[in-house]
Amino acid sequence: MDRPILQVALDLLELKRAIEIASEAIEGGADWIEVGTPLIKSEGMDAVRELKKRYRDHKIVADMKTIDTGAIEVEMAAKSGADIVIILAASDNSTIEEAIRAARKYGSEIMVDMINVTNPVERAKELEELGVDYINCHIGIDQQMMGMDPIELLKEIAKAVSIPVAGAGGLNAEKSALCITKGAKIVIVGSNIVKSRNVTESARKIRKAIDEAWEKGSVSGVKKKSLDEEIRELFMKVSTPNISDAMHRARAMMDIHPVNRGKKIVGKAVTVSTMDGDWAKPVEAIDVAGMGEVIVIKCSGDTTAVWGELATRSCLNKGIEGVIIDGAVRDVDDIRKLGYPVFAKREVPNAGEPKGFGEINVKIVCGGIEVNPGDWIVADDNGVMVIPKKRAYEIARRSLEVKKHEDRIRGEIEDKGRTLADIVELYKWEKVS
Ligand SMILES: O=C([C@H](O)CO)[C@H](O)[C@H](O)COP(=O)(O)O
Repeated sequence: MDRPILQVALDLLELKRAIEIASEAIEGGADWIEVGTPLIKSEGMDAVRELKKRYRDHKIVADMKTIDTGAIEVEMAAKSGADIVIILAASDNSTIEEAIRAARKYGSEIMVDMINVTNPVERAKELEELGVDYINCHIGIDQQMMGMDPIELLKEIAKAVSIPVAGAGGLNAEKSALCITKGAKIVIVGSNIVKSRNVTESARKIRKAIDEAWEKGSVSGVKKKSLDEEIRELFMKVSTPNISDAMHRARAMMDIHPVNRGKKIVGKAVTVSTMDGDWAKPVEAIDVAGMGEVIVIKCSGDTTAVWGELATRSCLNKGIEGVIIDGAVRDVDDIRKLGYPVFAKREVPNAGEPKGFGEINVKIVCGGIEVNPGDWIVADDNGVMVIPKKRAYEIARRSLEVKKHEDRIRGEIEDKGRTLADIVELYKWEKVS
């Protein structure tokens, strides 16, 4: 191989779109076209045939993810035009051997996908002995959402075998380049190309990054971020509707509205429980909260304000990200002038008194949703989402996938004049009853 291979994974459901996206990716420098598993499950071997017919100068890779009946599935894909068939490394050796025999018979090659294999380095060596052609160090999409990436595994496997190794699993330009420096000859990219608004540009960017890494043997300027920084950055890129979709519509607060429209906040919760009109604990929480955190207040009622202008000014001094109140707020005209993000249930003129009932940093139910200290809060004009701290990274990643998917569809509506129902083949995917 005289330059690294960029394999674009068409993980889509609709063949018509896959064909278009393949052309755009090729224009950006993609070498091999992978008929992704979702596309194979949705359209069958026709997807392999159609893509082969159109892109004869490019290798067509069928991601069959075969786990049994190696010969039958490889024969099926090879006869439909697949140059390379992907089977699972976790298969029994008898399946691998049958797959290799069928591939040899029909002039195809075998790539094995290492997803979820225990002892992957040992298994990779064994698979090389059995005669597979490529090893794919793959971290699956659900695993990526939990923070895994293929780079370290790839480095170990590339050292252990001499057949070409591919890296796959959430690769962007930076991670693709890293894969090359760790010994990958092939990078497999799905989402970061096929869900992109400008497929050609995204493919071109990855092409450039891997070619440079290949020539130089190193990648410069990769900065490691803390987990919280990464989570915040991810949530800043998405909307509360994206997060709601990623969470299967759960955990949106009810009846809490922005006092200032057009403000988005992202931060970890400092929780407050108080009585209707008792503003002692809400105001004390300003001294407890740190920069970038969100004060989340549950009041026992909403007739008397627990928050106003002076508390808001104090938050501004401390760099507190915003305030959510399941209760009443006042001085909304001043809060609007200050441009500070406050979300509340009700606006009233009368304040209560600082009696000091309630607690700071305890479990509360705010806007109908349980909030624990340290849970992530994202709020914008659509509403307020609560993301449990244990799932914050996963949900942030899944929300970004939702956004990417929508960006691509938005592009097809705006640039190609299509309708949503046409793009996603809505009628075909209605639930059969
Ligand atoms: O194999 C894949 C996955 O299991 C879905 O079928 C993807 O093609 C592979 O992970 C590459 O896609 P991204 O991770 O989105 O880059």
